[in-house]
Amino acid sequence: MSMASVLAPATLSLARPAARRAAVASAAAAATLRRAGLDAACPSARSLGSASLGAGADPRLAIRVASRCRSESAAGRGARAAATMAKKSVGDLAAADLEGKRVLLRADLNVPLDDSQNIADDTRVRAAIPTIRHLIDKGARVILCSHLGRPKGVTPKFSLAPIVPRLSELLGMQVQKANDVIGPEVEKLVSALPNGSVLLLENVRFYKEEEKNDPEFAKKLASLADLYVNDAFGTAHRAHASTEGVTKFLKPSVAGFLLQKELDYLVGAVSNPKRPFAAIVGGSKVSSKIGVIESLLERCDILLLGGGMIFTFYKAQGLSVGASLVEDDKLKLATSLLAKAKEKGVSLMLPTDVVIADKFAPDASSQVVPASAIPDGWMGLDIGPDSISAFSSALETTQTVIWNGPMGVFEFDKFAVGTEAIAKKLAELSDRGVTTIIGGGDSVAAVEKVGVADCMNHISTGGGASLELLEGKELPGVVALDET
Ligand SMILES: Nc1ncnc2c1ncn2[C@@H]1O[C@H](COP(=O)(O)OP(=O)(O)OP(=O)(O)O)[C@@H](O)[C@H]1O
Ligand SMILES: O=C(O)[C@H](O)COP(=O)(O)O
Repeated sequence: MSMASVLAPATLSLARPAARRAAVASAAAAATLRRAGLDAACPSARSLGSASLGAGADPRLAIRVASRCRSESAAGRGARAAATMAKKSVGDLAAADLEGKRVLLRADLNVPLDDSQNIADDTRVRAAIPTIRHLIDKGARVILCSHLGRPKGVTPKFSLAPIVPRLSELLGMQVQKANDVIGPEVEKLVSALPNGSVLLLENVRFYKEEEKNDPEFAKKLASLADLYVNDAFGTAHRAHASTEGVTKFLKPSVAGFLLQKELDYLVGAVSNPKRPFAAIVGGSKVSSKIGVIESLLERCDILLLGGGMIFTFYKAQGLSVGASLVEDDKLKLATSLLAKAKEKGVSLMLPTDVVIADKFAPDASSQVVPASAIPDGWMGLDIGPDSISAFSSALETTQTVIWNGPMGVFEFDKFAVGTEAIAKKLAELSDRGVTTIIGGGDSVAAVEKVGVADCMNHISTGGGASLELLEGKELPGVVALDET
């Protein structure tokens, strides 16, 4: 345990207003766009990232999902999550099941667009390709469907039209686009769709019935197709018409390769890890990570905490945290999580030093101080060099590492050092055979910013979905699929 001294409790707290969050988010997007020199950072890239996943084939995943489920259930842990796992895959379908068949394929093409409607990060489009290509190669007629953003009714700026050029480029064929999701025009386009081609439907959320999981809407959508493939991992935690409702009207309803790979890693590798197994949890608030921390405490050997949440733990231990982000209503929770780690024999490490700033800004004045010496008015925005070194040494001992949430305000270069060091460490470990999993959200943006995304074994394409899986929750979009 890292914390030694106990000082008088502080009372200041720092909420992160929406505008500030928007500013850091756009800084992150800009940083992603600036990404350069990726491969140099990762000499022996494993090509196992979602972007480079071969059609259904992850050669190192010799153990099938179903068998993982059985061993997990036998161990008496994670039975609920395991129940979501033994799902039929598109790879299990014979050529005759697909040739000439109309396949409704739900993907998550919810990508960030810039002000000129250009794709700012095409990761999710690239991640959707293996399943689409497999279906094309088998002569299926692919009816591709996705949401984009959270539109209220038909909203042109949320059209899926900007996705078509990139999708066509990646597939090496022209993808057609419908201007609607259901209805006679779409039916006409589907009837004329040749074998081995793709029709992209308009944003499924242009219909309010989608998010309401309206059975009539689901039925109409399903009536376009003969069978259903769900590859939208990022939306699998939503029980919507296109992710859950349609499965009641289409048989078979199976998992796509991306969905399968996400489950393999986020449930399979986490519930049955090569040990020692370390979890790194960061991000802004402890309140949004309680479920994940509690769930990981049941499974991991080492838990490293960073990001804004550490100040709630410090304060719970009686330290002054200055103007750092603190959730005063979670102090007891922090104390109980520390106690739980002790009880479970998990080596929980908090940073011993922090980089503090005089304001929340990229050009703030900064200094490194021990975690026990944060002055009034200053806020911790990154982990310090001693912590980086201690965390790196702890990670040296591991065989499996999962990471969710940045170590600091990585959107500001000055406070990105801790996050970048952890990203580089994971890339190095990955190269040595350690299984490295990036559990979605901002940690993905962080490894992309550092240029080591391709080094990791798995980078999740789902933020909310991966968090829910790591919490041990069932995902409705997975539960609804056919069993193996
Ligand atoms: N010390 C800190 N003080 C304030 N904010 C911080 C601090 N450290 C990290 N953050 C912020 O936490 C945010 C990410 O937190 P979040 O909990 O959302 O992580 P995530 O789970 O990776 O992302 P997502 O919510 O997209 O899934 C980043 O924007 C980062 O700037
Ligand atoms: O970006 C995501 O997390 C998914 O596409 C789901 O989007 P939603 O949170 O709007 O349902």
